[in-house]
Amino acid sequence: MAVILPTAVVLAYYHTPPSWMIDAYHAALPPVQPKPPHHPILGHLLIARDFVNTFPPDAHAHVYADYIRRKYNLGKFFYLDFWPLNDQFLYIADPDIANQITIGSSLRKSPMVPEYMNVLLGNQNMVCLEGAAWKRVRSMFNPGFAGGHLMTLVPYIVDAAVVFGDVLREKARASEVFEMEEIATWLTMDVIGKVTLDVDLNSQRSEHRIVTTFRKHVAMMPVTTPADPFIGLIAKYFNAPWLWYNGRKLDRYIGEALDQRYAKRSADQKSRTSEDSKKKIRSVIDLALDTYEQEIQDSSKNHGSSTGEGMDPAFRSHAVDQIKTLIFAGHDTTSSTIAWAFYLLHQHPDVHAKLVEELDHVLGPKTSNPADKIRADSYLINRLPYLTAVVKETLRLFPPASTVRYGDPTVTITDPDHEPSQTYPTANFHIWVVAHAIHRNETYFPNPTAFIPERHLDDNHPSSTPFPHAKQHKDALRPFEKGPRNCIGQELAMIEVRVILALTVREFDFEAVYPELRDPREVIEGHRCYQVLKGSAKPKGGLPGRVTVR
Ligand code: HEM
Repeated sequence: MAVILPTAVVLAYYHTPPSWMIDAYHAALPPVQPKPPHHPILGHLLIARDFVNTFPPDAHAHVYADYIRRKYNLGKFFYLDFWPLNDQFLYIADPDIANQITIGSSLRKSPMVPEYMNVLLGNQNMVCLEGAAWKRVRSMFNPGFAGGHLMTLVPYIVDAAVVFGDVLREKARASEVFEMEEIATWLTMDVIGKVTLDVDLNSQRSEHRIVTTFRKHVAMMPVTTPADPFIGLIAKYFNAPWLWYNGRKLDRYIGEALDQRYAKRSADQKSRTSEDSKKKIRSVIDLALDTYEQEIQDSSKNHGSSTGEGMDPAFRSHAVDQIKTLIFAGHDTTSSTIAWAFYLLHQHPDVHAKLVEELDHVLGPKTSNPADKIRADSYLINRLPYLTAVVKETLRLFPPASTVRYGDPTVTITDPDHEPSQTYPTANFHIWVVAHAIHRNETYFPNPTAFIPERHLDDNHPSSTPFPHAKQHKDALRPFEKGPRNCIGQELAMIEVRVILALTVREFDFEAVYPELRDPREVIEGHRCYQVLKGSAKPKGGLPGRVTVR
């Protein structure tokens, strides 16, 4: 590749390619519009060069979409062609068009998604399954993420948040620079371990083998961006044997935790009265196991076979992949959101002050044990609209994830605002519904790069939106995506982030501390903590900084 690319560049600049070559190229690539200026041979590779000059090499590729859209005045969606280094893409920057892909048709995931996720989470992970196999697993896990059930788990989140407060207090006392993202990761690991498996990982205070092995696995995953395609390729082949070995270890540890949970459940079921079972807080895996056991009972009734003892090995390996998926999806994204919220609150003391005022009003003074109040009444967390707006605005500016689908010859997109109506193809394109770009679409979010939580408040809130004339769209904010493949854990994430912030932001102030700036590209939209791809979109350098007690 290192030879092919420069040769192609030289040929393209200094020679007119033979017409048969141009014809063959155009036959392979449909002449789609809208798109930025396209070179007859190099397609959009010259634009990739522009990314390299503009952004740091480790920037998450979703930052390119908004940049291209603005630079070439492209509107709601556009095509990009990275042949021969990568495939062709359709980028979406508008909620109406996005809905056609994820709600109207709910196209299958792009092959790029399983290529990455299957190595990380196993071949049966919920994110990548399709059709009936996905439906079965989603309905098995849905009860664990239902709103009413999640409210019963709030005391677990409060426990983890209290330990997080202790950790922050120690960091403040030591006045040391630490990575906010890292300590938020241990926190969200503790929450997800308890919520999904009913296991005390206690990773904020000590090492746990599941957590250490998991983090190692994420760190070894190869990462490729258009600005830096080769590093990822090298890592892919070099790390493969270590990933395989680490993956087997991880499966063993999670499998053992699952077996313990299954054995404990069976013992409890024998000794428990129905009154006990009503009182017990149940983890997500407990509810999934209920569905599994019901399926086994139904099938044994139908086929007259015995239910047997222990878990069916096929189900067990399937369940291990789902637990890995929930641990991964459930901690990585949430920890970044907590870290960015602290960062943004420090940058905006006026917002911080309003938030403190709301918390004082609803939870009482910070010295009045708000943790116990939330434990006693989980629904208090729903009475904090300004806090909810702060979290939404954090997710708007720094969305940790988005979806990439694959086009289909039977599916086209249309722009509802365009007269006469015109259709655009999706076949053979990876379709990236870029939450980051949709969240910067000024039609719905005027002054899009500014942190303004008020834009998410409804009209009867005292500090209602400063943009009353902006177009409203219920799906313009989509950090969790929309449609049947939306995030199963979105309510958990929103509850978790709000509980943690409610219990800490009144006591602590976090200021980012980055080393001296050497490369001007390393500031995106004014932020040193720009997003890099590490499993999901994470703050650069783990968001280093110092915490002080307010
Ligand atoms: C701030 C936190 C979170 C964000 C921004 C987020 C975002 C997303 C997004 C954008 C998707 C769609 C991915 C795709 O189509 O490829 C997704 C899917 C998913 N998320 Fe989340 N997520 C968060 C927290 C969680 C939590 C707490 C859990 C579980 C404990 C979770 C579990 C999942 C699962 C299992 C899927 C796949 C669902 C399916 O395909 O049916 N997420 N998430």
